[in-house]
Amino acid sequence: MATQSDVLAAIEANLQQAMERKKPREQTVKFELDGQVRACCLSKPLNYSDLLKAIENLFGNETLTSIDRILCLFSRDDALRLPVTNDDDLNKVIGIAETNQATKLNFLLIRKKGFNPSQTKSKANPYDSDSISDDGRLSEINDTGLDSPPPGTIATPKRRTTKNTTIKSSTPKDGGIFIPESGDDVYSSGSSSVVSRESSSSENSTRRRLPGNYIVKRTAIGSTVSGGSAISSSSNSSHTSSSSSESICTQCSCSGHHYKSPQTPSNWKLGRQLGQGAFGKVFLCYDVDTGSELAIKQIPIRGLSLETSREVKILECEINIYKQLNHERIVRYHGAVRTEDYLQIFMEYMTGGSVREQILNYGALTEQLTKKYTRQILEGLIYLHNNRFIHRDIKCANILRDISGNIKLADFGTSRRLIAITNQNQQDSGTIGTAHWTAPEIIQGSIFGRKADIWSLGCTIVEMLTTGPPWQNLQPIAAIFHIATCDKPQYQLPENASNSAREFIDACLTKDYHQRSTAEDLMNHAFISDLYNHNHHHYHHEQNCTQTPTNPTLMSF
Ligand SMILES: Nc1ncnc2c1ncn2[C@@H]1O[C@H](COP(=O)(O)OP(=O)(O)OP(=O)(O)O)[C@@H](O)[C@H]1O
Repeated sequence: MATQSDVLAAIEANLQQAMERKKPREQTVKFELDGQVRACCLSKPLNYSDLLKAIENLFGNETLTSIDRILCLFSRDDALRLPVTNDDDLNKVIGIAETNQATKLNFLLIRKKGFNPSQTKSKANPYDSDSISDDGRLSEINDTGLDSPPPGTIATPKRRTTKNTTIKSSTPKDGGIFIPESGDDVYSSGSSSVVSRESSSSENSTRRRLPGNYIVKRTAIGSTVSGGSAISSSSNSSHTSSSSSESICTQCSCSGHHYKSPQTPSNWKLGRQLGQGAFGKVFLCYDVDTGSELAIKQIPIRGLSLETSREVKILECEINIYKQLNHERIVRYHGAVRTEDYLQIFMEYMTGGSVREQILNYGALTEQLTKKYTRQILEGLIYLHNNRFIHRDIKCANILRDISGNIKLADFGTSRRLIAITNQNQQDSGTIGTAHWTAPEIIQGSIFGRKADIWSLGCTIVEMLTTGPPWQNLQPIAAIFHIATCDKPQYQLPENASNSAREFIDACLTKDYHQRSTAEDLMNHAFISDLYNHNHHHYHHEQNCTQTPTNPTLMSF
């Protein structure tokens, strides 16, 4: 007679078999190349050479010779993308997809620099845009006039190049840093729910409530900016222009007399280079009219595709809106201007450079300084979050210092659109440098909100105390895999790190975003409130005057 454990073992074996039978034998893969999206099903187990063969089958035999990179897109808003170069990379992205129960793998194919898509005749496929919905099912084609789609095509409404997109119809790609007014912490990145309640009542206009009670009316940005404006070209050494930014801004109804925001310089000289990031170079900029010094980020934009040019115009317009964000912990934008060669973003000049550079020059920060910076980052985040914005790129490279050692949040709101803009004509994708700071829910791709900034803050504190974020020894793709699959991120704090620092970091790096603290919660945490209560005088004093360091360290330069 069978014992109870035999019966249990038999049930378990049957279950196992049933599970195996239920597992799909095929993997849906979707590729995007030059705005064309095609998909197919490949047999499992998938390997890298299958992927390459599929690309040739879908786009034509010579396609591979013109491809520079294959990037796997992890989040639905495409903000997170990692290169796949071999079987190992592919296994990792498959692992992440399985963990997140994703039904398909999405790849973006980047052409080699200087490649002109009109040179190749890609395999004809009249169903490039719409045929399989996001859940993998076939869907109707509305605008091709064709009766039924062939297999191997996929719906990507958000990548359509031909339609003018208004802010309302845009996905978070157009406004992912904007939080719905409901105050919900999260929203689906795949829906159009990113617009505020106000905007959802109108097809063509979006009203944003901005700090200082200024209401900005945005009229259908997609069409507004495509209306164009006088684009001035500047030499690299000086520039005099009535410039496009103000005219675009006027068209957006976001400039003029309704609010106070800094003027975009119209008569300025380029100074020395301050640094270089993934998207372009940053220079000092002397405003001839006001005598003030600003920083200017120049992003190369020559030779972009139509869709990417549209992204540039929208970013230019957005920055002219962000000018209104005004807080002592936010690096102020002074506007943006397009020339034939560059998108130029004017910003407040921060004399101290980034905290990343500080760490590279002087090593890990002390816990006391980390506390001060953390508190100041939180002040900036509370301001942004209360105004329904998400920064989405918090890391030491985006924290800039002023002359007295206080910090401000920089690169607010630009990173994801810059990734889209620089995909084509830039060697390195910015997101690769952001992977280690990315929250697990962003990797899962269905949800993101204010709490994603809190996760990145936790990684940034680890970076300040140890010189690198969690999983710092791993390549970006492996780091993404571990963030998505492990319960706790891996890092080693200095032995003398306080318990309150450890608890604070744990509160930020809580995997379940429902359980993760908000910026306001963290402001009351002992790690921070300790600084406020015991060093209150010191904290404010520091902001206003220069102190002689009590423990000077001799540095060799
Ligand atoms: N407003 C500013 N004032 C002074 N220096 C700046 C300013 N903005 C940027 N920099 C300098 O330029 C460097 C490059 O900045 P940039 O924002 O292009 O890249 P990043 O933030 O370092 O990296 P990534 O491109 O990956 O975000 C910074 O490290 C800093 O030294």
